[in-house]
Amino acid sequence: MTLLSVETLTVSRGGLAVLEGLGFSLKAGRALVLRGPNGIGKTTLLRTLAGLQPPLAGKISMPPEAMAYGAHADGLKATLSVRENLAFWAAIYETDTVEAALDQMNLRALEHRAAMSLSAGQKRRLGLARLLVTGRPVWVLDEPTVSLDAASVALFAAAVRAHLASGGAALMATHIDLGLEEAEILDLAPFKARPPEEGGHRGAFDHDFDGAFL
Ligand SMILES: Nc1ncnc2c1ncn2[C@@H]1O[C@H](COP(=O)(O)OP(=O)(O)OP(=O)(O)O)[C@@H](O)[C@H]1O
Repeated sequence: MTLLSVETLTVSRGGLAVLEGLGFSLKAGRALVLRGPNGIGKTTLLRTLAGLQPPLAGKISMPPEAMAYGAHADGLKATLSVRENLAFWAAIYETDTVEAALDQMNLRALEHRAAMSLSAGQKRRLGLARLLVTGRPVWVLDEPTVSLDAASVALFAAAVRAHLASGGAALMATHIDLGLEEAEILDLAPFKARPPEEGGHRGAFDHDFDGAFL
């Protein structure tokens, strides 16, 4: 079953097209890793898929309420504990997977600590644990392993693998190899947009709201 499909998509940032003519699809059980140098447009593409900015052209198809988006920011509730943060999201998404998420991202020992007191890597683990409580099938993740040590990267890779095995899918921008043999790579270089002086598109100005999580 196809969970996400993208046809002839053009995305823009700051009023300029950055990627054009993109097409790909993501089936249940599959992971797709976006590759490309800094500035090619990985974040712009993910923000567009998450609905934070409109595409310049093309079509995005996805079942309703299928996506969980993890941005650069962890978007935690600073004064709530680790457990309370997860319970908050579980209430929003009407799931009951807080205990499993605490275990999967190795957060048990930290469950009563306020989010603001966590280290950067611990905050990121909590940010990723939120994905697990959404119960949503399509994970769209921007540099999910930033700040994680090797053991935590392995935990995250295991969580992705379990998500795929249970019928989910994942689209990720990451510069590191997660060791997911089932992941495909999408090289964005061929889709780099031409500059306006060479006939490339101009888009509307977009503001810089970076919703941490949807
Ligand atoms: N708020 C903004 N206003 C104008 N231009 C922007 C803005 N944010 C990003 N850009 C530009 O849009 C282009 C695409 O940026 P984007 O963040 O999508 O790249 P990226 O592939 O995610 O890069 P990285 O690997 O460094 O995270 C870059 O040329 C960048 O300079």
